Amino acid sequence: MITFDNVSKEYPDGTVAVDSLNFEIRQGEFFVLIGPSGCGKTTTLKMINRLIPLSDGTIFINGKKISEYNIHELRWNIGYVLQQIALFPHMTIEENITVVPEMKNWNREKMKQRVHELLEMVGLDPETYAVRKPKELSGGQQQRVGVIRALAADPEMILMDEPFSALDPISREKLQDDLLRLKKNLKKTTVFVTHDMQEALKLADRICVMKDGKIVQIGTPDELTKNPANEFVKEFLGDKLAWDGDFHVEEVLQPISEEGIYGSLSDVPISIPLQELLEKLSEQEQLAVQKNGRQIGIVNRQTVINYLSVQLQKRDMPNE
Ligand SMILES: Nc1ncnc2c1ncn2[C@@H]1O[C@H](COP(=O)(O)OP(=O)(O)OP(=O)(O)O)[C@@H](O)[C@H]1O
Repeated sequence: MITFDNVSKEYPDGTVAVDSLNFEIRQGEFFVLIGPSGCGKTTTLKMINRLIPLSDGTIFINGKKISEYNIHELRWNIGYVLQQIALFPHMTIEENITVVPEMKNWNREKMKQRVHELLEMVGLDPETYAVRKPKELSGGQQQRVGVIRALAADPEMILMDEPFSALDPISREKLQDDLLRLKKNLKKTTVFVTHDMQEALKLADRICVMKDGKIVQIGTPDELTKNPANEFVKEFLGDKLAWDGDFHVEEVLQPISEEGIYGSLSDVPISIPLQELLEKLSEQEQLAVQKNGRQIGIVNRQTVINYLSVQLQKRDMPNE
């Protein structure tokens, strides 16, 4: 259990990143921190494993102040997954996964068995992948290794900071499914940061919505969608839910070409010059896709922007 007791963080330049946070993350719970950019999610997360010192208040883990834990003991007990996982390039996947178990002096046999079990859990064949180097894996596969590496030494809890946000939408969805499976099997206390409400609703036991360093609402996905605390939460939920309606933009749109975005929804072709699409989306949050005057889907601005940025990255880095 993680308890925030009146926790605040003011950075040296005077920015108050989080302000008087009081909440509890329960044992075995999958807890999602969500909110717009700059609302204090990452700061909140990094205070838990003491990567960022608190300015005020106290965080307790299982009733003991985090400042009273030995720092190594604390970090080993808390798996940590970042957006840009940094696997050691010169080590094999197996060596990467066993970095912490190695430090904890696990014996060879136990480590081998653990690597095998973890790779299988995320659908990577151990015979093939354990001996590979990171660069011989796709971005999505590397991210999977990042997740299981955080689990390798069987930590009591896991912190995840937008672990899938750099991935293309399809890999992202696969990893979310993996994580759902891991969640059911492991029942570990997990704190997961995202700004994607769809992801939060899919994964969370409870969601904590933040704004300007404060908590706006904490609740289960069901509680949030049925009883949003205010307009802010409603808005945050609203467009994401609407977008989930009929289709996913990534299923519809093909990678961009210079001229525009092309794709099809079932048998309905969509062909819209990129400039025109962006102009339309700069005026409105969502764009309805119509066929014969009937709305058949909605394209959400943020989703298109995320999608385009992934595609542009891929285009700029064809070998990545
Ligand atoms: N080292 C720092 N020094 C000063 N201000 C900082 C520092 N790190 C973060 N901040 C500020 O603190 C606030 C909260 O930042 P934080 O990174 O926790 O937000 P976030 O919700 O995780 O944002 P994002 O979704 O963009 O990652 C922001 O206003 C940010 O500019």
